Amino acid sequence: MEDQVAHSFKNSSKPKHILLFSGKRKCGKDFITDILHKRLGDDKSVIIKVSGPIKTHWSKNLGLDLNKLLDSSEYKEQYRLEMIKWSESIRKKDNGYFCRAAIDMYNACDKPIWIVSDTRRKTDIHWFQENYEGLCKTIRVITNPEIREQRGWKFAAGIDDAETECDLDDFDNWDLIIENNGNDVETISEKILKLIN
Ligand SMILES: Nc1ncnc2c1ncn2[C@@H]1O[C@H](COP(=O)(O)OP(=O)(O)OP(=O)(O)O)[C@@H](O)[C@H]1O
Repeated sequence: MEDQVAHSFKNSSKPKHILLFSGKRKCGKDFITDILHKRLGDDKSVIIKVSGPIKTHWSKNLGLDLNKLLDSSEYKEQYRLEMIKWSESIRKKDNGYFCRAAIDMYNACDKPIWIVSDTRRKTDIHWFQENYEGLCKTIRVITNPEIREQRGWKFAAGIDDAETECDLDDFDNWDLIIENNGNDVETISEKILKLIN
């Protein structure tokens, strides 16, 4: 897999803009990036999930339902901890591995706007910034814990206190911070679109 990913990545063209989203579990990253994607259209934009290749690996090896791992349902929660552990071991050897694999998996190379919906580490952000200099905007989605709970979040030790959830807590170079506490989604989209217009 590694060789194929490296090969197609090298020959790929660059997008015009890359929007790097991050935020805590159930803050609404998928919700917001789906709306943005619909608004921009399929021909102009693509959603890239860094977790996509990780979930593909798990669905193939354990016979799990890939679509249910990728959507907002409860299903993925049962496997999250194991997936984190496995992906950490790969990242330690190559911190751009899943970023490259995700670009490949979503056939992003022919789309001008990349919406990366789940950056979780400084290394994810740095990898995109280094490989696509000047093209990236970082967006942090912030939601009150009570509202995240209403949306299905329950604190889980080993997940919510792990690097995947906390590494970007002290990142202070966001291009945009948006609150998703039931705020007007139209206004949120407008703010994001201003970053690339
Ligand atoms: N502004 C909003 N208005 C209404 N519902 C919302 C809003 N934002 C998020 N939700 C709902 O909250 C739930 C969690 O949102 P979502 O799956 O987008 O979170 P996430 O940040 O992608 O979570 P995870 O990190 O667990 O993948 C979903 O059911 C989603 O539809």
